Amino acid sequence: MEHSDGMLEEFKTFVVQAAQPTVYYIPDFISEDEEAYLLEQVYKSPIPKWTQLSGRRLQNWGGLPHPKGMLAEKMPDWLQKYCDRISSLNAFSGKMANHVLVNEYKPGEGIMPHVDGPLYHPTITTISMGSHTLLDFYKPLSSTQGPGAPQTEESRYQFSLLVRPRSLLVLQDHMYQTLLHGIQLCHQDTLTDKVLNLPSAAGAAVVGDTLTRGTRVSLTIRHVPKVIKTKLFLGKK
Ligand SMILES: O=C(O)CCC(=O)C(=O)O
Ligand SMILES: [Fe+2]
Repeated sequence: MEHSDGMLEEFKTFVVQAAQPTVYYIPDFISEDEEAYLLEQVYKSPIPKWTQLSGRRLQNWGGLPHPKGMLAEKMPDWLQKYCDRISSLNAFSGKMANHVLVNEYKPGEGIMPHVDGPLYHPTITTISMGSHTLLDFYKPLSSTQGPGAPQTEESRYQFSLLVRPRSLLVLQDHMYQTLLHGIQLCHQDTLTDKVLNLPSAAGAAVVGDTLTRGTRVSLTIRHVPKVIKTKLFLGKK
């Protein structure tokens, strides 16, 4: 497997060693003031900017990724600042983040296990706001061993990461390419020994504790390699 260039040396201390390569979990990456300001900007966006999906709603910024290339749209300043900050950590092997997905999850909402796929440089960076969540990781279907082996979500489940508000999570390599990630549609999360970034994320919480979810807003900041500047080159679909 091809390994990414890697984050700046000083971030090596944030690697979650118990997980598969590579996870960085950085608590308090943004301040409470930054969190409040970002949430204000998210909720100031015009209603049509939101797309309602089952289990969450989202805003797409920077353009719509497409196999033929993303028609780039100007990133607003309040998001550009974080694209720049995260790119400067060398999260995208020297490339610049140019795409942000804002996801909003009310308590009880979530996202089905999935991989982010080939339209992105294989690094996911996520700033969380408002509430914690538990991000769960699963083996892909095809790698389940043996004939007649169970293919249930439960049997494919590997481990979880506790993601606190104001943290930055970076997923690369095997964590991006192979494992699926998802968020259960539930109101509460019970910490188990499968939550691999304790105690760095847990604060005073310990295994066995139950955390109640509030509304979480996440910024998923990525680099889309294939960009086109004008519609002229799009051709027929
Ligand atoms: O909200 C998150 O942290 C995950 C979002 C996600 O997986 C996605 O938008 O592809
Ligand atoms: Fe994803």
